Amino acid sequence: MISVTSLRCGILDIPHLTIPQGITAVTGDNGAGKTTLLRALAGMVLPESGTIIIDGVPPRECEVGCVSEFPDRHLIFSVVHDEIASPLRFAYREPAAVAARVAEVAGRFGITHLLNRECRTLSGGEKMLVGVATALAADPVLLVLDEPDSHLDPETAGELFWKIRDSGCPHVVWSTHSRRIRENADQKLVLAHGLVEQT
Ligand SMILES: Nc1ncnc2c1ncn2[C@@H]1O[C@H](COP(=O)(O)OP(=O)(O)OP(=O)(O)O)[C@@H](O)[C@H]1O
Repeated sequence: MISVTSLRCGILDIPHLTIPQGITAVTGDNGAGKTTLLRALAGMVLPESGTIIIDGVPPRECEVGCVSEFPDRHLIFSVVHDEIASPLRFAYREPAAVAARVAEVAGRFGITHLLNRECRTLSGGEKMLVGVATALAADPVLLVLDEPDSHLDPETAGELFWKIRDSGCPHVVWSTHSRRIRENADQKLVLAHGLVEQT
């Protein structure tokens, strides 16, 4: 469970929020605070006050995978294989285990044929799939996705939803403008001017 208490972070003012495990769709108008919430949950920004606890620990003490709205910003390595391997290599996993896990996540997201490509040559949608595979490679407890579907055709976005659901990641917080993804999500959060409504 994700527990948010007395959170003040930029535009966000959330007295109390609990998010059970599953896929949580976050929607709201432009500027409502979706990205700010995702960044706070991921530990990328520290709140001015309040606490966030993810399955018993703060965000910066657990494995979190992030995919930003702009895929070019989160691809660091030249070649796709190295990009997906990076969180595992940073965690000093054995090379054989890294190779096996890269093959597994690439297969899951249908990007095995891209493994030897240079990231800069990929389409926006391909970059997004590589970003999701990279974010999930190290088995995060939380995956935050900032509008990944805005780069994907509806069919690929729909498939991505079920592949992420099957990944076993306990918490997925997904900012989206897609009605279909919102309808399929386990929980829905609607943000309006930094205030949150949960359904
Ligand atoms: N670093 C920052 N400094 C000052 N204001 C910020 C900063 N980051 C975000 N904001 C402001 O906080 C508000 C919420 O921004 P945020 O990016 O979280 O909204 P959003 O719901 O993700 O919007 P969009 O759908 O347009 O991407 C906006 O008014 C934005 O201008």
